[in-house]
Amino acid sequence: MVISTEIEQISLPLENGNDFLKFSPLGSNPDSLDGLPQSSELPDSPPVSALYTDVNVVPEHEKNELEQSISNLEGEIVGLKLKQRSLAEKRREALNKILDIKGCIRVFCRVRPTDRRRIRQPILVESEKIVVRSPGNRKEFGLDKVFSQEASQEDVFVEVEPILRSALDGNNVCIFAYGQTGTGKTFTMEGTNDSPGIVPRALEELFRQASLDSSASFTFSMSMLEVYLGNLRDLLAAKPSGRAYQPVSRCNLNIQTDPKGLVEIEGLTEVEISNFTKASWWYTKGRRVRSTSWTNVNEASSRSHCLMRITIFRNGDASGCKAEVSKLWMVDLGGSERLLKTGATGQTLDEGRAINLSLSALGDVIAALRRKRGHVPYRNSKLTQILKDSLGDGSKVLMLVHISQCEDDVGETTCSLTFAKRARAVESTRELPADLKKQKEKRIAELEEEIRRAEEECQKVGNQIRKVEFLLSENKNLFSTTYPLLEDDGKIPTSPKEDLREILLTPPASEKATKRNVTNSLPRFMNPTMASRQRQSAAEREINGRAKMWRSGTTSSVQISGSQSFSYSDPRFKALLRNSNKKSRYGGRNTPLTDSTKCNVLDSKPSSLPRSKLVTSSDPNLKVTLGRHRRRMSDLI
Ligand SMILES: Nc1ncnc2c1ncn2[C@@H]1O[C@H](COP(=O)(O)OP(=O)(O)OP(=O)(O)O)[C@@H](O)[C@H]1O
Repeated sequence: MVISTEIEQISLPLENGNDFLKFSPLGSNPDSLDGLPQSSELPDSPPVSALYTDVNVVPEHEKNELEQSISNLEGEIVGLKLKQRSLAEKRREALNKILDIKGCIRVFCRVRPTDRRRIRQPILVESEKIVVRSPGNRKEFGLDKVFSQEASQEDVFVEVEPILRSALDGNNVCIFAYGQTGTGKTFTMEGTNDSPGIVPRALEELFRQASLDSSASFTFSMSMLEVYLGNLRDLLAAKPSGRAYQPVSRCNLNIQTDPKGLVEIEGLTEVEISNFTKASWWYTKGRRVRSTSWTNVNEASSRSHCLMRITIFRNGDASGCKAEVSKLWMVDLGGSERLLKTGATGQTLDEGRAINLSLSALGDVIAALRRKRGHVPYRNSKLTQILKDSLGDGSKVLMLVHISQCEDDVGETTCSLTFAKRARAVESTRELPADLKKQKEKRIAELEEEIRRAEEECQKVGNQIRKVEFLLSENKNLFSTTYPLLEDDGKIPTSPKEDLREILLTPPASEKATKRNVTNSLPRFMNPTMASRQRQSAAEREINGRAKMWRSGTTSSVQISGSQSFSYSDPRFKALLRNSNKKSRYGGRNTPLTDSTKCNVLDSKPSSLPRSKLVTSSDPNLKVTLGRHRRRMSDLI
């Protein structure tokens, strides 16, 4: 004797609470309850497979093979991910070594183009050197890189790129533009629509590199502020009410340093940026609020230091990859200026003075770092307080000094380059003999090659992972469509009689009451006979045994497990859902009842196949129809 029991309909109520979405198995007759066993007819201990007549019984060894193949593929993925992580680590170490060899503070110089015809050439530009000539004077300044007036935004950005990678690798990075007013700091950092500068390019590059790095996942957030007249102004603060962005001036933010030395600005707006478009949107908003005004030297002179912070969260994962947070600062400093030359008066004069003061504080900090003194005067200005954890040990700094090539500006140019020289000298071993320099260059080339190879290998491993993941999902699908699901707890009932006995012994508490209510409301002649009652109770008990039902809060659930005829893997069950989708309307909208919206798959072991089907509804009136006996969930619990 074999037992075959099916849930023949699952119904979900529509919005009006009266109608139901019915899921009937294709080709089944809901009225037929023939073949259900009486409990007395149960065999002593038949094999489990004998419980179900309507499934193909697949040989055990094939199942084992498939299981083995799934577990092999899972193992392969773990191995490949470990390999990928070690390659990423190798690349990261090589990049760090390069940056260490090149120096943690790098100084580039960009010369602003000029249309003015020059009688004399006060400035001579070489690839790593600038010579400033004035009557009776000649000064040479060594730099890491010099961009002549012909250099494009792209040329500059190519040199900045490696330091961005270092920020993604978990280092604090600070890129700042320094120089005399009107020499092109804002042009280099912001750029124009046709010729975007470092900030927009860096934002794009960060998202691009993060998407390529399959060894880690990243999230980014952005803040923007300006140091204006010695105070901090939040550039992204918006009015709390309303949906449209309305900037508000939020000043006097406090700077806090935690015991680990990490700097935080209290109350500073931090927006999550999930993609480049969102990041650009916020950046444009922040830029618009920045303080600028007209001076003799620059029509739209920045009257503050504008600081943009990207916080990079490198998310940890279960395979042991640690979570890390790093900061990338991109700073457009206010221009150093000779107040007489700019013709500044009143407010503009005060702004110029404030800018000069904080720039000189920045110079002092850099000088102290150079001398490796115990005390570094970070507290002398808001600018240096904010950048404290991104200027000192372990962080990477890139200073872009901007100079003019006009004869009139030779004084300022010399000042700017002297500032750059001080910064550059923080790394004491700069001016090296030629052979040492060659050795360094050779080592850098080797490390660059190492990075290239690691990246290439990483890419290959990433592709391999994707292939194996695809194979794994195919195998899992095959498994779930070929084999029946087990009980949620993974236990195979050893004896169906035992299984059913438990159900017989513990009928749902409210079941009797419900039955009483139902029968009392029916005319006498419609009351079920003894025989039909027996059939009905066997069916209901069977369904209660195969499908667990419960209610938690306002959610009713039916979990169908262990019943092959309605297991998740059963193609008929899927067909049944598909079938119902065509005609279903749920919640008054044309929302089909799909696997993902209404049916969750309980997966007790993440690596194994789904074990049972769970149908939930926030409506306590979720009904399960068994044959012609529609049961209200709340009655069955
Ligand atoms: N490399 C360049 N190529 C083309 N135009 C440039 C370049 N550098 C600067 N400019 C132009 O020079 C003008 C002044 O530049 P910018 O405002 O960037 O100077 P700044 O150093 O930021 O000045 P401030 O310190 O007063 O804010 C702008 O019109 C800018 O477009």
